[in-house]
Amino acid sequence: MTMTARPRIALIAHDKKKDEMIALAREYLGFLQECSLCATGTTGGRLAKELGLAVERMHSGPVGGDLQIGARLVSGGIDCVVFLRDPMTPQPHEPDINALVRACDVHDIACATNVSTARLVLSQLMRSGAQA
Ligand SMILES: O=C(CO)COP(=O)(O)O
Repeated sequence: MTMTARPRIALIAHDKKKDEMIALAREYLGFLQECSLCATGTTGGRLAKELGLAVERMHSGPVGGDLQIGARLVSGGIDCVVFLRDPMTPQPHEPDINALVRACDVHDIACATNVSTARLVLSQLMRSGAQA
């Protein structure tokens, strides 16, 4: 994982995963306050409203938010993605979701798609920052 002084993290959650995203962000609040955050529209709105996080909001996922984050990632502007996908509910923008996850693999960007992995990735980023 490439580390930057201020990690640039994208946060995305499908509707049934948004409560988990809020709980995860609350767990890492102190760290996330020091990061540069972007998010899809509704996810970002909740993170800002419920936790007071400064987060750049892209469009909502179904209207292109995943693609905006993917484009930024391809340009080198994102260090890590936390994408809590809902594996049980079909999404109208499945191709966009797959494109974002594929872009992470193409560009070797850490992409946590469940809470357990997200904890490992965020903890590692925190430790790296503390050592820098
Ligand atoms: O659909 C999403 C990701 O694919 C998430 O979008 P919202 O955060 O706008 O709900």
